[in-house]
Amino acid sequence: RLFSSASSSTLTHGEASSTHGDADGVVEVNPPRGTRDFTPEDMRLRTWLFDQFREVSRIMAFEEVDFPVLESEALFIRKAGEEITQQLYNFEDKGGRRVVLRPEITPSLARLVIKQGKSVSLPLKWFTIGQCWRYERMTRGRRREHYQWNMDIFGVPKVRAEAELLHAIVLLFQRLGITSSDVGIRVSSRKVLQAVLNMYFIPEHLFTEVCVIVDKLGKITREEIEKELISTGLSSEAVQGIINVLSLKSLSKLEEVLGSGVEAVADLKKLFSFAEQYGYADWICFDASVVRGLAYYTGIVFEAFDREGKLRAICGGGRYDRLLSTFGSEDIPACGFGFGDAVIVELLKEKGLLPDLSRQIDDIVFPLDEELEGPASSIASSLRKKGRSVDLVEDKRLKWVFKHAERINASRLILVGNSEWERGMVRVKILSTREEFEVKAGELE
Ligand SMILES: Nc1ccc(Br)nc1
Repeated sequence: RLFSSASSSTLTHGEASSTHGDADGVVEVNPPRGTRDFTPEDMRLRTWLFDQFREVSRIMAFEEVDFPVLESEALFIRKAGEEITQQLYNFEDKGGRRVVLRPEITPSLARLVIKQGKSVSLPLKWFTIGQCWRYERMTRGRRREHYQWNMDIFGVPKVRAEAELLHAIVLLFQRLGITSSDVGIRVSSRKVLQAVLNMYFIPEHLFTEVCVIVDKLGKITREEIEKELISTGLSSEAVQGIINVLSLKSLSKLEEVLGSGVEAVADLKKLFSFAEQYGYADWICFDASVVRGLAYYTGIVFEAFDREGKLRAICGGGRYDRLLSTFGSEDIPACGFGFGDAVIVELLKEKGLLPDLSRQIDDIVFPLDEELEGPASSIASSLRKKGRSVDLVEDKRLKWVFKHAERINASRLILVGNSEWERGMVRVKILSTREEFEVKAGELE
């Protein structure tokens, strides 16, 4: 054990031991600031949640991919002032390379699609579950890492792709027991904002910056938003126009303001009619204030929220048709979403939907005498070869073993005792029925 000897060593105070303990003898046992350990109980919940992510991905016919958590910093340098790029967990490695612990997954996906080039046939439907990082001043005490399930479709230019992604999200919520009265998904399109900027003849290069600012709607005051928009050079008339359109919650009103035949309205109408066909229309609603905070979105954007309004966005995503060209490659139409592992667990707790995930072991094998440890091992070995989970217990009193069997929900207790073993037998106790009988050791199933 790393630090027990340090605390029990005979060091004079202040003299660090040969192990990793410090002057007080014990190494810092907490993980780095903003990060988490996962105890076995934590891990059972995380594994259960990730299994739901994987099962939905399988049902949606997505293929799993993975990437290094460490990426080149260049993949994430963007000029639009997004929070995510201002909190890069970046550093220089021993080779002098600028690297980051990735803050998101999408740029890695884009990198791999570019790398695969012509060897992949479109459309691509890929998913991954990966840890993402940010370096935030701990003043806000927020976490610096989380796990994110990402689903992305490359090569489908039409809103059918977004409809597929929304279906995946709805399927996930349904698997967790969450209903459309618990959660909604706000849907809009960045083309709404594009159309408004065009109405005020605002130059194209301001589009991304304006998106990042208006994404703060609901997070900072309207006055602050107006101030930031003015500071980009927008007229106060344009600022009012933007804020008025973004407060719209009805597609028909949007059509009145933007005029019919606007691409944004056509896309959204199509998406909502798809939603009817999929049967998840009651989960989604149009809300022009949704722009999402990532610079590279170009079309439909969406985010899931708890209808009680207590939590941050549960997941979010959108279309990003021009990300690949920012990496110097030919563009491929793409859309995707990220679904974090934190808010969803808060929601499940709120709704009393956390599953009961206690341990379950098939067999406990316990030698009643020390000289029977050998036979007990061979019994454990043959049961494990048959795929049974076996906890081989030794150096314990029988009373402890029964308690332990309850704690780990063992199905059977297999006792190896002298009198039985002499006759080639072992004693089996079925813990649910208290039934007890002898079995030939070689015939144990
Ligand atoms: N992008 C990002 C990374 C890590 C956490 Br925690 N939240 C957001």
